[in-house]
Amino acid sequence: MIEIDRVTKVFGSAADAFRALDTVSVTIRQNEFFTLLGPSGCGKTTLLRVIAGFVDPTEGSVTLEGQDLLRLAPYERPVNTVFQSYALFPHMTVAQNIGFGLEMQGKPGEEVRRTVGEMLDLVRMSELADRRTSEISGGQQQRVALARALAPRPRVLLLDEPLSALDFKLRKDMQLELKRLQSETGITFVFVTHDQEEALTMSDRIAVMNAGAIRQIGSPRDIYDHPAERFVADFIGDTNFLEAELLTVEGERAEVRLASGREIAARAAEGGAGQGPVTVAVRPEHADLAPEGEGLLPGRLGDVVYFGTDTHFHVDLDAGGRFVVRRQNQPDQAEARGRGDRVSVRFGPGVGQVLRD
Ligand SMILES: Nc1ncnc2c1ncn2[C@@H]1O[C@H](COP(=O)(O)OP(=O)(O)OP(=O)(O)O)[C@@H](O)[C@H]1O
Repeated sequence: MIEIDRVTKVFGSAADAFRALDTVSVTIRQNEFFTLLGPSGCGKTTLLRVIAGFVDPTEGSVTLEGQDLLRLAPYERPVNTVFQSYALFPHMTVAQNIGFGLEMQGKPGEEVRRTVGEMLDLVRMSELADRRTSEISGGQQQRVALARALAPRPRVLLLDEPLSALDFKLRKDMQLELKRLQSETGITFVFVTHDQEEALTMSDRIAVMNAGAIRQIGSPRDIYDHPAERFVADFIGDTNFLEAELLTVEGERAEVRLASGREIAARAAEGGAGQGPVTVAVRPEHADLAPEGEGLLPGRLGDVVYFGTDTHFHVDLDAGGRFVVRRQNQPDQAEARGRGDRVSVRFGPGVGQVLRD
């Protein structure tokens, strides 16, 4: 639906030029909840602003269903933005805020009233329609901002960290709410966040960005289970990195030799190299502890940290480095192992992901 093709944005002039986006290409599908995820300063907001029309790219093209978006002024684009700072009018009521854009467009009064009513229902704010927005909570303001952006029925809704001002509990509720709104309206959502958990729980697909470039695009499960490179594996979730020797690659299947000397099947990175030293990533919850002599990586147990839902076992590997195993807790389960015990780390064939770098 949205085709972003080799978009580059350079801010400043020759002497202090800064490349905020570097040949970024991505296709966003219709009705998709698409998330741009990355650390602060990686270019997420700039890319969103290119789609909205607030930033002109230095090079590249952006089309929406084949139409050249770059030739259209921001207000001519079938796109609306929800900002982090809701930007509501405090002296107006909830209903007036939601209807404001429609009135500016010159829509007839009856149509404005009907749409505002539908939007109030959609965001579950009908009871507060006549309150001023200065007299409602942060979460409620967020709903009004969403309703106002959805009211003109844009083809695409751009959301720039819209939940970051909310407290933890409210943010969790609004994550589900946003997901519901997206599937009920069928509008394509492009969502910007630096919060990996938010991205994993809400998105159909995620583009992970770093330093002005997209490093990997995939479903949350793809990105989490099969990170292609160290940056992605490190940025999303917790990961153990193991030095290994790549022996063979056949399609997605790789054979690697671990530092302990054991040879195991791992998953190859797309476009990965042939042979030689590589890094293998293993998620802490994808590994387990085995008695000494049985697993893949022998070592000695260090810290054992209880987190309520799970326990983290820190293993100092004989081959060097530390490996964290995470195990989900069961009620009243006593932990037999303790610091200093000899153990071994084990994980199944194909669990280790060979990284591209
Ligand atoms: N108008 C501008 N002039 C110069 N540099 C800019 C401008 N806008 C953004 N930048 C720079 O471009 C880089 C990317 O900024 P952007 O706002 O896209 O990052 P971001 O990934 O959204 O980060 P955050 O999560 O902190 O908002 C940053 O280093 C920023 O300082």
